[in-house]
Amino acid sequence: MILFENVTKTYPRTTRPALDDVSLEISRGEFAFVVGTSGSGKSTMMQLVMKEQDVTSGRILVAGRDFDRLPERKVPALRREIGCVFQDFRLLPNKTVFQNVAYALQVLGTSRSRIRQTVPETLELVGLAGMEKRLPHQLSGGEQQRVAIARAFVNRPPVLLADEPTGNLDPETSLGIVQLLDRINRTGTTVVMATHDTVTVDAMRKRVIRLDHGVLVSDLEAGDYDTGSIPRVRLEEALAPAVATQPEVADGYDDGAPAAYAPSAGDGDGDDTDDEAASLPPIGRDADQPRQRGGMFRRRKPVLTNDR
Ligand SMILES: Nc1ncnc2c1ncn2[C@@H]1O[C@H](COP(=O)(O)OP(=O)(O)OP(=O)(O)O)[C@@H](O)[C@H]1O
Repeated sequence: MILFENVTKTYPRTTRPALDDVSLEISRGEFAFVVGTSGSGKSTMMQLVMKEQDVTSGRILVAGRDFDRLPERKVPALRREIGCVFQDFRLLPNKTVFQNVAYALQVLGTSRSRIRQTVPETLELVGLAGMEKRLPHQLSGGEQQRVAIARAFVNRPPVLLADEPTGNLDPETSLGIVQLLDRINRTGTTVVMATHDTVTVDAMRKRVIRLDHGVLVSDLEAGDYDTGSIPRVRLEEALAPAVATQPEVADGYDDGAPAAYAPSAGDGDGDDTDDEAASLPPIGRDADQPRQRGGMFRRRKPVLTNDR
């Protein structure tokens, strides 16, 4: 669904790359957090997926589209397949909740009858039934973010990107927002969320992709925010040895057993993940179940998570 191959992004008039040789794969139906300190490249990654920025080198495929071969005129169609949610909600202040969500369909040319049906359904899904006529300033921050999520999801995009969606919310509200994104993920939409939010990441036990100064330093199946106990394995180190010679490394869990990393076998055709669909686990799988495919790291033993 989302594939980065050796992606480097260096902004004009900067010397250091915002993303530095990043390779990863996020399969259809996955939920992945992207974490890292401020300036580590999270937003840059999101903007590259949206094609709001272009790579300096490397290759990106999203929803079956190879960005190297995507003409400018086809970028709007790509963006229709990617819903976006931001920290600052970005609602239209003079439009009601219903109008804000409906607007996303109107610009796509959706019929009025379809809008009348779909918008209430989506507002119900995000927990805002009965609030259709309110203006954004009459809502709490968490409610405003729910409107933004409804707007991003109302046309049922296959991918939903959320860039710091809980950055302006208190911890309890944040958890509700991430649980809503989880619910959306369970409908089959791939969700990628960039965040600093330790508490929600730890609570969700989802895939955690960590960036540090633009470098992908770890990619955990069902991790928590603080990955200090997990060995950092650079991609080239993980990809270099054959499976038979892979090293065993302590995994930081107190179970006496080592973890070993090996590269995903890949399907060898270098295209997007379509051929993988058949092998994907069912949507809504337990987060503690290891992924069978996807990602450039693959754990060879189930990930054990701490009891909380
Ligand atoms: N438009 C731009 N022009 C130049 N440099 C940029 C631009 N956007 C981001 N950068 C730089 O790229 C690096 C990565 O920034 P990015 O916004 O992707 O990080 P981030 O992890 O999302 O940070 P934050 O959590 O603070 O939003 C930073 O050093 C930043 O200064």
